[in-house]
Formats: sequence, structure tokens, C-alpha cells
Amino acid sequence: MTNPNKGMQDNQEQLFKTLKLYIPDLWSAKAHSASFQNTRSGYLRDRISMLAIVWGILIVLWVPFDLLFLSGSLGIEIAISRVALAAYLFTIAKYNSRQTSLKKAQWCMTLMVIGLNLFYLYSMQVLDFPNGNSGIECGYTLLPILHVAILTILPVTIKESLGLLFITAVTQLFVEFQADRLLTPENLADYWLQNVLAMMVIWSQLSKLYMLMRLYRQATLDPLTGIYNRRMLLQLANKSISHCENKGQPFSVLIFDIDKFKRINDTWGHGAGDKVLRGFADFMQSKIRKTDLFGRYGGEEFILCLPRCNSDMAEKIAERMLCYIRQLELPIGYADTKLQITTCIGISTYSSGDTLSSMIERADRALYECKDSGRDCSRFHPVGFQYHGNERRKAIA
Ligand SMILES: Nc1nc2c(ncn2[C@@H]2O[C@H](COP(=O)(O)OP(=O)(O)OP(=O)(O)O)[C@@H](O)[C@H]2O)c(=O)[nH]1
Repeated sequence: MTNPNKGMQDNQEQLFKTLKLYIPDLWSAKAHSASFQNTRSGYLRDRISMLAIVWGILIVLWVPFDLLFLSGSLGIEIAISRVALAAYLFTIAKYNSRQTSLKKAQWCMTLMVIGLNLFYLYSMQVLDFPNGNSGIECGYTLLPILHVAILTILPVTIKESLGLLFITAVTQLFVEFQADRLLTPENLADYWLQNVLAMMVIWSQLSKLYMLMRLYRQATLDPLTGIYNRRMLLQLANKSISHCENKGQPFSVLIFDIDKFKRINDTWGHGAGDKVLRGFADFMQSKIRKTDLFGRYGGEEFILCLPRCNSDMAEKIAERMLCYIRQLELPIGYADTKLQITTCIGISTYSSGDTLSSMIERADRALYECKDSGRDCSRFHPVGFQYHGNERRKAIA
């Protein structure tokens, strides 16, 4: 018999694998799923708007000190540029709060950093590129450090972070070149300090991204199989249906149920059953398109949503999947034993007035027709089709 502790250990390993983040996840947004990009863009958007508003207010609050400490026209010039920067930041905050895509949030973030650096460049030029960090000039020459420090609150990838730091570093090096103090020994301590600060900012940003991604995965993925859990699957499927509905494209739902799965558990133990579920989920993922949605609906039931697929195409895909699945040999971690499985597939296709629930309900009835017809087959139920076989025992989503 299989060892139950081994099964538990396997599950923990799988959970760890599902939640584990790799360097590409932290390096660039390209490695992220569309739904995580969407979640992060909302999170970024709030922070960018907040930062732009707070920084816009703080930058204007220094105007009296410009007028007080800087001689005549210098103070006025810098004060005007502060007000202009504040207006620019408020505009970014307003525009950013209306956007939804990650790309636009990234643009707003970059524009904010460019604006801050242009202000630094302008104020240095007005002050005739001061050569030292003394007295009142300190308040202006330290701006790049502040501009880097405020980025700490953003959950950004390494690539995004390096891009933002690069803008600030180039501006600062240009200013130092103009002030004749580029790479001078006196500046070494400053560089050191700035590099340490930059590292800490990147570290903090990555920690935020890491945490966000981990929590997101915990909330959206099935810990056993690593595919979408029911909540996420239904959420994404609803979005996909609305999208297809707006574009006048077809949309089909396939419910898969592994036949006589209880027997596998009873014969080989739950650990083996878990391995079969995992193997089946991995296999299905290798067979679907990038735009399809596949997730665990519950127990040994899985749902595959096929955007832009009409009923004919969905029936053909179901038949093809049945053939593939029949040939599948799934290891159960017990000697070299491999199990073969079959499935039933219930199919429904969107028609006007449908909701995801009504589609799942039809596909579910079709699935039960398969069970009544001897299993290892697929059935399609169109709207209005009445099936009078065994009624379904489970509640529908
Ligand atoms: N190993 C394992 N078993 C599970 C899991 N979730 C549900 N099950 C089992 O799946 C079995 C489902 O049994 P049934 O609903 O009777 O379905 P079946 O045996 O496949 O029978 P038919 O669907 O009629 O072919 C139950 O024994 C559940 O305990 C899981 O995460 N892991």
C-alpha cells in the first residue's frame, strides 16, 4: 500500500512548486499572466496617483523657502517651475487614475520620474550648477536621492526598477558633469550612499512584487494541480464571455469529469489519486491554446473555456481530447505503475441571453448524459434541450 505521509509530502512539494517564484517572474512583466498584470496594474495605479498627488503638494510647499532663501529672480524662477511640476504631477495622477492597462501605468510611472528629473535639471541650471552640497543648495542637490527613495512604495519588476533608476542616474551624472564634479574623489561617498540607497529601493520594490505575486497565486491557483482554482476560473470565464459577446464571437464551455475516479482512490490510495489529478491537469495544459481557460471546478471535475469556438469546433476538440486522454499513461508513484483514465465531457455553447451559470448548467447536464450512456464520450446540449436522465446531484455554480 502507499504511504499516506508520502502523499502529504508530495502535496506540500506541489504547493511549494505552485507558489515558488523564479527570477523571470521578478525580472520582467512579460513573464506574468494577463490576469496578474491586470491585478498589478490596479495596485500600481493607486500608488502612482497617490505619489504624484503627495509629491505635487510637497513640492509646492517649498515655494516660500525658494522666495526666502534664493536671491530675487532665482527664487521666482524655481518657484514657478515648482508650480509647473505640481500641475504636471496632478495631471499624471488624474490621467493615471482613469487607466486600466499595465502599459499605461508603466508610462505614467516613467513620465512622473522624467518630470521630477527635469525639475532637478532645471533648478540646477537656474542655480548655475552649484559645486558642493552646502547650505541651502543641499535642499536642491539632494533631490535625486529623494526621487529614488519615493519609488520604494511601488511593486515593480527589476527591469522597470532599473529603468527608473537609470533616468535619475543619467540626469544626475549630467548635472555633475556640468558642475565639474563628475567622478571626483569628494563625490565617492555620495555615489556609495546613492548606490546603497538604490539597492535598498530595488530590494523593497521586489519584496512588494514578490508578496503581491505570492498572495495572488495563493488566492487564484489550485494548490494540488497548480491550475486556476474555481473562483479564478469563473471570474476569468465571465470576463472572456463578455469580451466574446461584445465582439460577436462564439464561446464554448467543456466540463471534464474523470470516470470512476473513486475507484483509483479506493484501490491505490488518495496519494495516487492526487498524482492522477496532477498528471491530467499538466497534460490538459499542454494541449490547450494560450487564450483558452482551464481550471479545476472541484474534485475530479475540470472546466475548459474556449473563446472564439462554436459548437462544431467544441465538439471536435472534445472528441480529440477524448482520444488523447485514452492514450495517456499517468504514473502514480507506486513502483512503475501507470494508470489509464477516461473522461466524460459535457459541452455547451453561448447563445443570446446566456450567462456562465446557464452554460455550465447545460454542459453539466450533458456530462451526466455521458455518464448515463456508459462514459468515455462527449455530449453537446444546445439551449432548450431537455435531458430526462439522472438529475444532477450537485449545486451548480
Ligand atoms: N485523491 C483525491 N481525490 C479526490 C479529490 N477531490 C475529490 N476526490 C475524490 O473523487 C471521488 C469522486 O467520486 P464520484 O463523485 O463518485 O465520481 P467517480 O468515482 O469518478 O464516478 P463517476 O464520476 O460516476 O464516473 C471521491 O472519492 C472524492 O473523494 C482530491 O483532491 N484528491
